Amino acid sequence: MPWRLASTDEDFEDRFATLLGAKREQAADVDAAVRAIIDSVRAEGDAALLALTRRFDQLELTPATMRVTEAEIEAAYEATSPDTLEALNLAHRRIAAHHRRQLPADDRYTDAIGVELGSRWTAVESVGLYVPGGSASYPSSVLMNAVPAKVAGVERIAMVVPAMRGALNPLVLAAAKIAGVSEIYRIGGAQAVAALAYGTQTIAPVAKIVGPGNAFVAAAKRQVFGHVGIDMIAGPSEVLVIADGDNDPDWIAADLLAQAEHDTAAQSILITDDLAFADRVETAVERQLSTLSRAETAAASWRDHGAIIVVEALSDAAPLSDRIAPEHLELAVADPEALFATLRNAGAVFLGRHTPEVIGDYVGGSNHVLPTARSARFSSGLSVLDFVKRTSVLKLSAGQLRELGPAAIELARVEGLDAHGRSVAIRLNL
Ligand SMILES: NC(=O)c1ccc[n+]([C@@H]2O[C@H](COP(=O)([O-])OP(=O)(O)OC[C@H]3O[C@@H](n4cnc5c(N)ncnc54)[C@H](O)[C@@H]3O)[C@@H](O)[C@H]2O)c1
Ligand SMILES: N[C@H](CO)Cc1c[nH]c[nH+]1
Ligand SMILES: [Zn+2]
Repeated sequence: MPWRLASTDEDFEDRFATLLGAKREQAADVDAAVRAIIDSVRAEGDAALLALTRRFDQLELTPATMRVTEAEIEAAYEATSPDTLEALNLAHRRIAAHHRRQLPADDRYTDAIGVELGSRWTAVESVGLYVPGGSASYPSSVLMNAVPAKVAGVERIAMVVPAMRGALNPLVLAAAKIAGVSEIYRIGGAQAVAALAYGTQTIAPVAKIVGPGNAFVAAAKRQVFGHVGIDMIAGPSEVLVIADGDNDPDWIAADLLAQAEHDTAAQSILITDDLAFADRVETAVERQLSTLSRAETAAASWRDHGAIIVVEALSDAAPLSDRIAPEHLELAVADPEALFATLRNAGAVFLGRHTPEVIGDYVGGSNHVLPTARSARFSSGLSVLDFVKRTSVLKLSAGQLRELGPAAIELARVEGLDAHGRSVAIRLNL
């Protein structure tokens, strides 16, 4: 049974706060386990990476077999059916078109006293793409990670993807070929993140690691942050659907299950102003569950983390949604734009009854690597901006230095930084 809450309940605030604070990962202490994994990869490089891959992925590798060969990539691409290739290519085109619009422009201008100022954008030199592969495989995530990196002009793109018991979905490799990624390692989890961050004898370190993954991957990214850059925390999937009673309960149930089937730690929430509709959706979820190939995963997610919240009016849903800050937010209501205007925190919003979140997973064009675990309060989905950085530029003439210098000297004096003051004064013969 999912959580059932009604905003009119006396204990609503307490139960809503408990729902928000509930930990969704299973392992008792993911952070401690991940710390040990990262430490061992840092200390022992390839040897640790291979041992951890044997332990967690049941895969025996050597330094020579860790990297996927060109021939394997080629063979995977050749074996892909024309229909699948067409779908991947359509997704690729739409994702590329959308992400090209995100390229920021350099800026250079001269201010009122003639000082030249500006910003110049350059691509991050090397990035690591994490493509999940534990319990499902994600060719679509290859495109979502790689396309913005390519659009930004990243020179070296290294991709990691776990191959559980040696199985690597050929479509992941086909998608990599379409996206132009050829440095691929069949490793995953926290050990892959550590290898990308610190390097091993076989894998050169990268400057930034991006991509979604399970709780271990998310914790590893948090822990290596600072040594390398990361995009954001894109952990177990989430959806919040705000729906009025005029929806088909089966449609909404399907949307809730589309996230639940990702992971037992995924979370699907419905907020509605119609109690009878809420009951119909709950029944529809139970009915559809048994038809899914990943029924066990979806059922566990729905039972442990799913929630149905009944509010008095749809406008009451907005502040609750902002507190949840969901990865995905569907607005299946008569006037989605009006409701959207009142909302602040969500990784991605899907407007109207005909925009299921799943379109955004695959072919909408926007990115499906999105902030989870309430981090949409302060971060955004993956974009071209994650693969570039900005350098500010200043250029002064002697006259402008004379004009601005004395104030800089004064500020250096009050900060007690003599060398700072001298660096300016010496040029002004002071
Ligand atoms: N937020 C997003 O943008 C987004 C996009 C796609 C997928 N996802 C999420 O990505 C996740 C994919 O998870 P997954 O598990 O299928 O693949 P994964 O690749 O993230 O994780 C698999 C790895 O986890 C490690 N692992 C598993 N159990 C472990 C343990 N007990 N101790 C240490 N390491 C362990 C293994 O090393 C394995 O290689 C799901 O939660 C899904 O919801 C999120
Ligand atoms: N819904 C996932 C993001 O949370 C992305 C995905 C990939 N494939 C299917 N779905
Ligand atoms: Zn999905």
